[in-house]
Amino acid sequence: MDSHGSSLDHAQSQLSGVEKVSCGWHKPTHSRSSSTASSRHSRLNIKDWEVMDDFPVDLNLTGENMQDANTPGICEGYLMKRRKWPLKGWHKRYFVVDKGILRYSKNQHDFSKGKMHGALDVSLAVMSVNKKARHIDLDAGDILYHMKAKTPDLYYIWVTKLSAHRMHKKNEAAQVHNGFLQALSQSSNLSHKNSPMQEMGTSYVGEPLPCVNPAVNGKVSAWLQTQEPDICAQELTRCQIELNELQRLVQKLHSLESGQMINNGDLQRIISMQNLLLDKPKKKSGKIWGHSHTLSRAEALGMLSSSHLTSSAHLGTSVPSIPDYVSTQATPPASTSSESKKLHQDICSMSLKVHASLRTAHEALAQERQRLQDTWSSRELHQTTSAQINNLCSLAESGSGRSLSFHAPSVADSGAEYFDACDELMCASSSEMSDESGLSDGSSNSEPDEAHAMASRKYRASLSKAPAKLNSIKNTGRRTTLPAVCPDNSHVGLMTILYNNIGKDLSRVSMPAALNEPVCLLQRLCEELEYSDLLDTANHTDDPYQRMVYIAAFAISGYATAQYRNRYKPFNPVLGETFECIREDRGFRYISEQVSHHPPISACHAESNNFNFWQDQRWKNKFWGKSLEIMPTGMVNVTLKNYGDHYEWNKVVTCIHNVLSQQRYLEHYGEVIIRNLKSSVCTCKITFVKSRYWGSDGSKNEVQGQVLDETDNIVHRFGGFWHEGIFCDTLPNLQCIWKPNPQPKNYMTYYGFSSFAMEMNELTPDLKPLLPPTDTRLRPDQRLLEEGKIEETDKKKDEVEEKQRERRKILAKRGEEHIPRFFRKTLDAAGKEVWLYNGTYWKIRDNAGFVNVKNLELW
Ligand SMILES: CC(C)CCC[C@@H](C)[C@H]1CC[C@H]2[C@@H]3CC=C4C[C@@H](O)CC[C@]4(C)[C@H]3CC[C@]12C
Repeated sequence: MDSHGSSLDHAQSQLSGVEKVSCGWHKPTHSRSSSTASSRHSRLNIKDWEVMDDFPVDLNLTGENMQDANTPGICEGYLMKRRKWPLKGWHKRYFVVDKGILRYSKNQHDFSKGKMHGALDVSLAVMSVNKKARHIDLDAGDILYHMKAKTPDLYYIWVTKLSAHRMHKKNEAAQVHNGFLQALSQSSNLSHKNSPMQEMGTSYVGEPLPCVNPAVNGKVSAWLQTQEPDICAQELTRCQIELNELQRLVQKLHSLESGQMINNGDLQRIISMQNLLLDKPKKKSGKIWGHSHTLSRAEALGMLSSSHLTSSAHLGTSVPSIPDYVSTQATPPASTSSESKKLHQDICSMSLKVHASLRTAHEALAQERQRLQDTWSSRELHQTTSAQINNLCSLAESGSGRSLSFHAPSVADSGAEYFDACDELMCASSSEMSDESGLSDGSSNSEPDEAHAMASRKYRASLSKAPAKLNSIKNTGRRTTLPAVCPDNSHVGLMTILYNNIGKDLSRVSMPAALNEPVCLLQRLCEELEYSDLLDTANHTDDPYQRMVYIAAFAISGYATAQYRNRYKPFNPVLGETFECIREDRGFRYISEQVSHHPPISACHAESNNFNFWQDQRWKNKFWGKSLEIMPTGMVNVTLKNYGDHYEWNKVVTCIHNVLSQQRYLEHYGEVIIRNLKSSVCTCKITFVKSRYWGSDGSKNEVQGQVLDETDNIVHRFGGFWHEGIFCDTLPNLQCIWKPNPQPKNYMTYYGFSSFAMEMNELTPDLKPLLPPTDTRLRPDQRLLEEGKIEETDKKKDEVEEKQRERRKILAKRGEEHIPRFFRKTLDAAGKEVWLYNGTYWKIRDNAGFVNVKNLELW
């Protein structure tokens, strides 16, 4: 992962801190990497940033003395918070950190009413601070907060408090882990001294693992390190947010003094929720409200959305069919202030119990999951079942009333952002840096945009009915699978690599081949042409607006493959490496070349009777501690032969969430603007919608777009999902514009490749003599990986990389610069540096052939 290596250096700096014993904060061994910091804090000095070290975990704390061990107090007050992407600037928000959870509201009043804008578990976040600018950043993977204190004193207080909460919560988590490991060790008589965690020199739990069966121990420790802190704790955070909602509703209930109208359905829901939430009946002495059922119900009432509660009629009369005891218990008495006070107290104490039981449930689930993890031996089972489990989870969540407080993320989310944005505007002047980050900060208080939600449901339903294109099933005469299945790299874990390379510049650390897939970035860019038929269609569509719809669908289709491709990374091409792809069946030929090494730039060009396609891509990376954002800077270009159109568009941000763990997933977000440089008749705007919560919603990967005329009127509207397809409901006949091809059989055992990707690196005997020796297909390490020879790949990869370094040294000695062979650097109309195909590749190939010309020797 050369290109991302420097970013990962940042993670290393936190990790190195695990070994240190400290209770304050100090400069990490390595400061924030320049690639990260320079782009992220463009106007702030990188050197002023510090990554807060992870705190040592003291395992001598037992359950009891844990309580005594200075549970940090609540800290609350106003801080400036950077506004959510895409808005710029800062606004004042009221923050409270309590028991390791940082929550915020618009103001203190909202907070006291339980009206939360967001919450984050500080123990799971990477915390970076800038004393000079009084900035505090918390990155929890999915959620990212940028905060700023008004005064140095406030800054000091917050940093200290947040740190204390982080440490305390981590201690708590470590205790659970430790207890679990101890339980495991007790159940095993086998002794094993060198557990993987010990070998790493540091262990998450701070002391050597107990003696356990080595296989189990290895799996457990790897899992505890890489997975549990992410997902389970995210779940816990969600529970916490739900409890906020509960609290808010409880308060509302409380304020409803004497009368409420609750209908039959509500009561049933209350009862079933009571069953779901409280496994054991709670003992409670009591008068009218002291009955255990009543208390449970009171708690469950809090889970109802406010729309279920009105203050008009009396319950008793509206629910004649409900069993008497329920009815009587639920009928609010004429309230006296002491009674309502009592009710309030009961509700509060019950809320605490709900919290405790959810917490216990979570711990039990975590352990259960561990057992499952151990028994999962088949990779395929693992992969396919994860998706199913996600679905089940979302069903279970909605069944248990979660949906009451969590709206399915959709464009409604942007509504949340505007909600957040329209008050207390403090942007412009106070804006110190632009918020380029597309990361959501997890607010959940927006009302769903029902119209939008309906539209996306409609798109999805229409898409599911649309048949897949036939050409995907057509026999191309090419291979349909790879020679060997992909290696299991779940054990590799970037964490381990980071541990083993503390102190080194990670961009120079060669990553194990098991992390690679047998295609390189030049081939990965070619994969963007999988749905080139959309360009063919565009070239035969007279209406310019409709034409634009097809171009837009093509721009979106290039992202589809990402759905299954987050476990492996493509090879980084060496400087001068090339890749050609001739597809008679699709009517195009493609050539690409690695034209620069620092920064890495891949240029490509494809031509057909219908279109030309070219782009040069380079990326900026931002590493946020848990997630890595890839920001492509080059433009994509397409010209259509029949109409002389020249379309140009930008690419969106791709974010690898949870990059260090097996819970990694990709998300694309941002806006794409497609312009036709030859005509201003229409433009197109596509929004890749950010998802708010991982795995629990149906609107993940959502895309929406509009084709606009010269005066910005919407001519066409389309939407869908970048992994499922695009539907346009403004074309003469409602139409599915594009749908991804079905994945080949057993694709998960073949790197998640599509059929098109499987074909990418195929080397047939008749093709071999026609290729230049620089073609990726001839790259030996990649070939070895494709054949499943992982150890040999590692060795060969080192050799290829070493050879590249030597070539560079020789050039530097001679004072020469590498000159790309098939692309030339030039400036576009906007004065930006671009790489254009120089026409020589196909000339040589079609005439003299590469055997008759001088070629670079790359490996
Ligand atoms: C540690 C490893 C195994 C994590 C996996 C990293 C993978 C998911 C990363 C590494 C390089 C990344 C690619 C780099 C560049 C681009 C071009 C951009 O226009 C679209 C996204 C795309 C195609 C990225 C997709 C995600 C990617 C393939």
